[in-house]
Amino acid sequence: MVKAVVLGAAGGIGQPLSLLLKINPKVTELALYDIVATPGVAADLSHIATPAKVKGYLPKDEDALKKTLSGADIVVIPAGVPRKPGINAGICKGLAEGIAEHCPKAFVLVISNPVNSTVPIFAEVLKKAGVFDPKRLFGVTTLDVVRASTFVAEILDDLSLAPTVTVPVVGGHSGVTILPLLSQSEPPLPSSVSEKDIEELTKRIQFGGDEVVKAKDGAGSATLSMAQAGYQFANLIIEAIKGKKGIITPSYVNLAADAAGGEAIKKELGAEVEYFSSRVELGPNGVERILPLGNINEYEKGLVKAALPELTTNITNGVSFIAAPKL
Ligand SMILES: NC(=O)c1ccc[n+]([C@@H]2O[C@H](COP(=O)([O-])OP(=O)(O)OC[C@H]3O[C@@H](n4cnc5c(N)ncnc54)[C@H](O)[C@@H]3O)[C@@H](O)[C@H]2O)c1
Ligand SMILES: O=C(O)C[C@H](O)C(=O)O
Repeated sequence: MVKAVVLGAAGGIGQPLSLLLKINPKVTELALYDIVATPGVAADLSHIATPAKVKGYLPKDEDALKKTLSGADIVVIPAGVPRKPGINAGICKGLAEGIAEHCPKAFVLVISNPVNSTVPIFAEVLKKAGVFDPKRLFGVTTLDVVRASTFVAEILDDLSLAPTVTVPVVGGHSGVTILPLLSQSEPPLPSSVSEKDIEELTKRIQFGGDEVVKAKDGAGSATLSMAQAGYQFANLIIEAIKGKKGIITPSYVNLAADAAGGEAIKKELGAEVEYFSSRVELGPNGVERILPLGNINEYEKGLVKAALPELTTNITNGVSFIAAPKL
């Protein structure tokens, strides 16, 4: 039995993400919450012949958040507005308060941007309520990982490799804080790929979001690829809850989730950051291990150095939004 919740379920990401969760036979209950349209989305999805019982809630329903969140195993949050950090901070605060009250043990997967700041916002609200478990809070950075796999496969001139190419993408989820460790690509990039090509590829992964925003020409940011990426990560969490071992994937977490692993990363970074996206091993209680960056080359060391000031500011903004609400 798995109860999955989508907060922001009527949006550009929320609808296809809810569809993918409805199709997953392990999901037995799917609760959809948004400020608009969830009854229609839920009615529509409920006709799909899969086990999940689907319900949609709106704030005008009595106890909507309570009904949505009670008993949730996993809560995925694509609520908010693309590229509006201040608005999203307030939205995330309210939703985090609901989670703290109604499902403090759930796995919380934050998609709402800016992830570097919204994850600390969730953590601070959960801390205030005395229910924060760093092993259960995740910033979803999977779209960066998915993009890296696809773009490397394009460079290898064989898109059929895209599902199996792995590139650890670490750091955060915005611009220069996104750190694709292309030296660790599997399969490795061929020696014909020049340093300039690697720099261009790195920039393309870091600013992949801009590519989509520009192509959509005013109609928002990545939604379909994000729904797939968000689902991919949610499904790994569901598999971990169900007891599958050895699942390793990058996610933006509070480094206290694994004290030893977190300290090791800080040592590699030479910085006291509280949050960082690194490869994490998942288990039935969430983060089991935070893995080190491992061997990185001089170019990647430079990327890490360039990322840290922005990442640190983003984290401070999130933390201080709860202390003094402005972002
Ligand atoms: N983590 C990532 O990699 C990634 C990728 C793409 C987009 N995003 C972010 O995801 C968020 C959603 O993007 P989108 O394209 O789906 O936007 P969207 O505007 O299409 O959908 C957002 C939905 O959130 C709903 N919403 C607003 N306030 C709410 C509240 N208080 N409670 C519940 N729902 C609420 C809206 O009604 C809307 O349906 C944005 O912040 C965007 O920047 C993150
Ligand atoms: O770039 C955005 O605004 C959306 C998202 O973070 C993305 O990476 O596509």
